[in-house]
Amino acid sequence: MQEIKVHDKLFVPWLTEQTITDRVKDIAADINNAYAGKKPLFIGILNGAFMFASDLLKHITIEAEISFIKLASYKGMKSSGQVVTAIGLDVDITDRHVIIVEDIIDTGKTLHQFLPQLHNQRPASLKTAVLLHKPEATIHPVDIDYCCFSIPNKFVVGYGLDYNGLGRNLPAIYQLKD
Ligand SMILES: O=P(O)(O)OC[C@H]1O[C@H](OP(=O)(O)OP(=O)(O)O)[C@H](O)[C@@H]1O
Ligand SMILES: Nc1nc2[nH]cnc2c(=O)[nH]1
Repeated sequence: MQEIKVHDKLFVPWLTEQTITDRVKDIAADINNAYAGKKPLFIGILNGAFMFASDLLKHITIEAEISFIKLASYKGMKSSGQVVTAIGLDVDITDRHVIIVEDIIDTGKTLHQFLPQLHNQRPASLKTAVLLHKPEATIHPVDIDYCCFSIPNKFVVGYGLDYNGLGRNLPAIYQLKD
């Protein structure tokens, strides 16, 4: 893999497509075991989680449903501090086993704000499946139940994650070059 340019910034390869695929399959197997007979409802957080949610669900072999919501707070490489619900939830989660599917937990602000709203709707259980976690950056605590990769506190693109709208279609993950 070679370094790439997105807008004005250079990014270096960080996680290959194969590495991601292998780990996503492992997480799917863990979920299949834990949720057998429970018909979980996956909720993907758009935009960033579209690719992770799609690949994860291909390896879910138990009965399951998926829906999406759209939350956004980032502008370029910085959190705006404001988490906006651009598209809300269209399913009743009361008494459902819910698994949130998120691409990245950075400061933790997005899920820290959003999870209590879901708890209020009294799901039977509420867990999180997260592709990337930046432990050094997380200042708002979030319980992560299924985590694919812990990564350093550097901006990343690819596999659903963008830099100012570009890079989401890359099948691998790249890290901002020093
Ligand atoms: O832990 P945090 O610091 O809150 O950051 C994580 C959030 O940032 C990204 O969303 P973004 O606002 O960039 O929207 P997007 O998913 O449409 O790219 C990502 O998809 C997470 O939802
Ligand atoms: N693309 C991208 N979006 C993010 N949102 C929060 N952290 C990140 C990151 O490192 N990269």
